[in-house]
Amino acid sequence: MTATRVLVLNSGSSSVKYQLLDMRDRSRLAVGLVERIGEQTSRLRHTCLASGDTREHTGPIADHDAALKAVAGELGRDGLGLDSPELAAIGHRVVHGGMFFTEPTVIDDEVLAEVERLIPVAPLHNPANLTGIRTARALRPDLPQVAVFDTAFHTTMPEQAARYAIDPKIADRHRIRRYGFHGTSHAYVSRETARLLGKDPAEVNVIVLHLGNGASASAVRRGRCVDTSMGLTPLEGLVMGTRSGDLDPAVIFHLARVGGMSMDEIDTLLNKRSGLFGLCGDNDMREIRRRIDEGDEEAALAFDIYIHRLKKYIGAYYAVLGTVDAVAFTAGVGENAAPVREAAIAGLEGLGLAVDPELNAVRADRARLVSPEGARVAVAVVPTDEELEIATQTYALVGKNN
Ligand SMILES: Nc1ncnc2c1ncn2[C@@H]1O[C@H](COP(=O)(O)OP(=O)(O)O)[C@@H](O)[C@H]1O
Ligand SMILES: CC(=O)OP(=O)(O)O
Ligand SMILES: [Mg+2]
Repeated sequence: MTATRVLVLNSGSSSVKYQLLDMRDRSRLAVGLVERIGEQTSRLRHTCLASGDTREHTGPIADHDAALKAVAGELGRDGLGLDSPELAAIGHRVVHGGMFFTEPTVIDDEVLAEVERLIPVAPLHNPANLTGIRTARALRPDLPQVAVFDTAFHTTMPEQAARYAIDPKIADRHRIRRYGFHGTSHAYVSRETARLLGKDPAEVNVIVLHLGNGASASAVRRGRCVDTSMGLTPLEGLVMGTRSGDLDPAVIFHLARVGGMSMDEIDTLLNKRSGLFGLCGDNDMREIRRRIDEGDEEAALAFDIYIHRLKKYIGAYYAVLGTVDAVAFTAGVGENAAPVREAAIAGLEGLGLAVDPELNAVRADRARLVSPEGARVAVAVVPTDEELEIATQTYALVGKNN
């Protein structure tokens, strides 16, 4: 029997998203999500596509190791367990790959050591990715495990975009540069946007706005990333669910010297207690919109700050690219929040950008245009599929090695 299935694990700081795919037709056999790992109210939601069954469990799941074992158990109940001979590989999202991993990579001890070494620059993400890999390896030591890095797509950025304006000797010694993240999504969405326009990715320039809990923008010229908003870590750039994004670095000195905060306290403040959550106490855009509809001024200001930053990046990447064929909105907020798309594009008619209110209000799971017919620059909603992209890259690599 040929092994044609790939299990994809996308381990986040407090969640694991997973999919089991059959790569013959890229169909999904099972999908699921474990949320709120480490809390008393963890939740596992598992769907088997063949039977259409969805099972949900709530109750404490202590860590990513326990989460993955629970996922393996659910897959087993559907006859899709990790012991299946049809499983060809496990593909893992790894957030920080530093400078060296420019391509999907079969995981060995050396790769693991490098991912571990990068923990200080991805403290919310790489530890979870590592646990996922170690647990999966323990469950199926014979199977190829492949790492697909968030940073890989951004390694094409030119030096003027990737370097900070600091002494290069100091930067190089500490490997400080702009790496960028969400690359798997930016790669997939920029390609899908070209497809939506009926063009080859090598013919179009696209600004991709990946707006989830973490959020980043990228400028993609003819299929290659030339700039992105996240930097050394996933803290730079856009206003996010709980992260501040850009600020004057002197804010940190000020908080330390005048505010008396420790570096760890400042780190937690900027990564976990800032962004939309820090501004108004909510990080879910649905809740923020509900509050705005009820006249809540704090939520309205948080929304305005979020949009102002987003608009600045659209303008900046327009300038970086020179000509733009499309602006693509993706991820949880980008795909679902019509008011965010409308507000971010409002007033940009001079750049050839506009949103048609009726098209923008349509709810659908497919890639679609929301700009008026005949617009100079397309505005699109393009659902991301990091799991499918990871599976495709994993299977291509394992197939090549066989
Ligand atoms: N219908 C919706 N309207 C507005 N925002 C939504 C909607 N559905 C999801 N979101 C937003 O999407 C976010 C999660 O996006 P997602 O891409 O899944 O993030 P992550 O992968 O970082 O967990 C939620 O925090 C929520 O704000
Ligand atoms: C890199 C990053 O921010 O990822 P996420 O959006 O999954 O938190
Ligand atoms: Mg995400």
